[in-house]
Amino acid sequence: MKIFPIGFHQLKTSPVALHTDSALAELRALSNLINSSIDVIESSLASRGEKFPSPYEPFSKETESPRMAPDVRSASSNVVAAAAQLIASIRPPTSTIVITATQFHVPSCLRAAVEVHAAEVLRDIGLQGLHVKGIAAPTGVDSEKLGTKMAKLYAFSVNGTPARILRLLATNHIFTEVSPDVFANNRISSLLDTGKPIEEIINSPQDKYHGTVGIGALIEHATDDAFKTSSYLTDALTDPKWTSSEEPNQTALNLAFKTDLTAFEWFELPENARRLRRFGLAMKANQEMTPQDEILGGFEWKSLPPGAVIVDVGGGIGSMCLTLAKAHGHLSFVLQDREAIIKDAVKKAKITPAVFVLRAILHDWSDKYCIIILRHLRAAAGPKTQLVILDSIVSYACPEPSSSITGSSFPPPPAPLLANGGYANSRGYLMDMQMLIGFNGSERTVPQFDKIFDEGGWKLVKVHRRPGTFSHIIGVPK
Ligand SMILES: C[S@@+](CC[C@H](N)C(=O)[O-])C[C@H]1O[C@@H](n2cnc3c(N)ncnc32)[C@H](O)[C@@H]1O
Repeated sequence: MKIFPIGFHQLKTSPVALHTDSALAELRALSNLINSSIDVIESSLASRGEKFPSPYEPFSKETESPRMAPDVRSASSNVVAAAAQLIASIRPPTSTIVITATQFHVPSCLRAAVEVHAAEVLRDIGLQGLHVKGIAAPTGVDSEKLGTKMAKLYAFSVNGTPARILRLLATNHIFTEVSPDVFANNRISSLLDTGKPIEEIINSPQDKYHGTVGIGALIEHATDDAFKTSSYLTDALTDPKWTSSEEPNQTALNLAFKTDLTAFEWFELPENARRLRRFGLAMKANQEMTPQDEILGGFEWKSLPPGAVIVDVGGGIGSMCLTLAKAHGHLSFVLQDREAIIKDAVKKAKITPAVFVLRAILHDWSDKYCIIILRHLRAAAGPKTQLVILDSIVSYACPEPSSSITGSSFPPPPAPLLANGGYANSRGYLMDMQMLIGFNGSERTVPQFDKIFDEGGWKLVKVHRRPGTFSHIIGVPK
């Protein structure tokens, strides 16, 4: 067996061993891992008398709960990582590279489906589906008026383009094409459904996501603002003036939208009012889609005394505070957002916080600005104030150097999966790109957090890692 060590000149850990003459054995190992993980899922569900959620039924929290059991979640992650690795190994590389390069059409079609409200139109249709003409012209409304309204709304309806858009999505398992040109919602597409009547959406499209969990808002934000921005990633990277910039207004977003403003300033322009609202709701959706134990676990909130003040820095529309308040009624909360100098905001309120919590904040900023933020918080902190950061912790895709920080290491996934859990944990890396393109921000490794904490006047004492989602990074004053 030939084993090629790679990158040994850079690594302090053991290099990845690349087994070049046992490709079939690796395929078999991946396939076995899928089978054994499904066995785990089956017996876990059987022990509780539960059913695995059907991919063809609309999403609901109740029917989704069997998938949320910790052993089912972990086995599911192994299946996802193994299946993606299996595809990468078994598919001709020419197909993989070309499909990857043109895969951007999928988010593009997703945005089109959301903006023509396809999931809402299909809501009550059921598994028999609706012809694409019907998707473009919902039943139950005067057809002439509908035709007029819908001709505007469904800009693609004339030549049947929605079918092509929906077909690409169906091929990616979002919607189902049940017979030629006839589509139905499936579990994934049903997530796009706001639950609102189609007429209400058409009459006030600006309110489409108001009062919803915000998943559609998140998808629109990602497939509109972020998608357009992402196409300028390389342009910003290769600009000699900007390539090493840590400034929040020298990013792909600045090139994409031809602005000198930072993303947050740009969102606040009057012409971006809908985008700003959508962004707030998108953050709410992040909260809704994250299992509660991932938000509430990782820090001993219940150990804080009654009345202890939690300052939610950059708390947005308050989703994190609300979740904490519901679970820990003994705590008090201060929501802070868009106060450039947090130190002054806290001083004005004469508060010594028990905890500063920052969820999805530090990742918006380069190290330079994180250190400024952390120093301001340190100046406003009392000697016992704790710092709780919720952000992704990213790992190398190979074995990591060991670290002395409590909680920083996690058990390796089963062989032959990548050391970081592979595709199952890809969300953190996608978020990292989102932060880079919009803010010159970053998701960070544990040593990177350690460095900015240290320079910001805090000591990183503990992390609670959750690969692929929010981890807790906890500090105390230095
Ligand atoms: C990614 S969002 C996260 C919102 C919230 N923490 C959550 O998890 O839902 C970032 C937030 O930082 C806020 N922000 C940006 N600049 C700020 C500043 N200078 N001071 C306070 N908040 C700021 C934005 O308005 C936005 O609400």
